[in-house]
Amino acid sequence: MNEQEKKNAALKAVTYIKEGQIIGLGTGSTAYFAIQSVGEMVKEGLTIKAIPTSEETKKMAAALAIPLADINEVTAIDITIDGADEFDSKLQLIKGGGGALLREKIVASITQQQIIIADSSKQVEKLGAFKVPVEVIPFASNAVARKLSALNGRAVLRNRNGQVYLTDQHNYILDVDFGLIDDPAALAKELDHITGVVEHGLFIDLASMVICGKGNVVTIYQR
Ligand SMILES: O=C(CO)[C@H](O)[C@H](O)COP(=O)(O)O
Repeated sequence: MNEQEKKNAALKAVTYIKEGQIIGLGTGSTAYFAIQSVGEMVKEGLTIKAIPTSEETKKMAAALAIPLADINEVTAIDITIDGADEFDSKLQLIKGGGGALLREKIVASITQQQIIIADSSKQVEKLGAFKVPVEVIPFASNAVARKLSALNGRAVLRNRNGQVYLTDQHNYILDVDFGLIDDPAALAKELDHITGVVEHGLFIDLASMVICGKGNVVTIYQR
């Protein structure tokens, strides 16, 4: 992973923001650079309202004095800038490495222009080298793991510092190895139908654009 590539992608993404818009703020080390930059733009007089995708991002936005909006009080979000763990040529994504996939997907689902920012390590031919994060209700975690195994997915319960990792919604995450995925859209549909799965990290038809840093260049992929 390359910090300068992430920063270059983030700095390009923020140029799409316009005065008065509602902006979704992603989570993770690439989104960090975009949030930082939005903070500077606000300081210089830009008037926007932001909807953070995690508690971590909310704290960062508050520290930068970025005005926040309540997602329940907006009908749509103009632009969201978020990272990804992998993206392919159809702009299908794996997200959730940072554990924020549920709020990220909710925000993406009501966003008009979803801009994904990435360094070049995130670009893949086939999704799946990165394990697919699946957020589950704790009560259902073993039952869901068995269902995933029937789909040839090897699920490992996410831990952090020796404790079971808890999401912002106090759910668990199963990191699931499906191998390289031939048809991410079909797999996403299967995951959508498992009882006990709250959400999963396959983002299909949600990204409008991926801005990818590679060396000193940024490349824009659009649908
Ligand atoms: O989905 C995410 C968090 O839930 C992140 O966007 C994803 O994990 C990429 O993170 P980073 O920019 O730190 O590589």
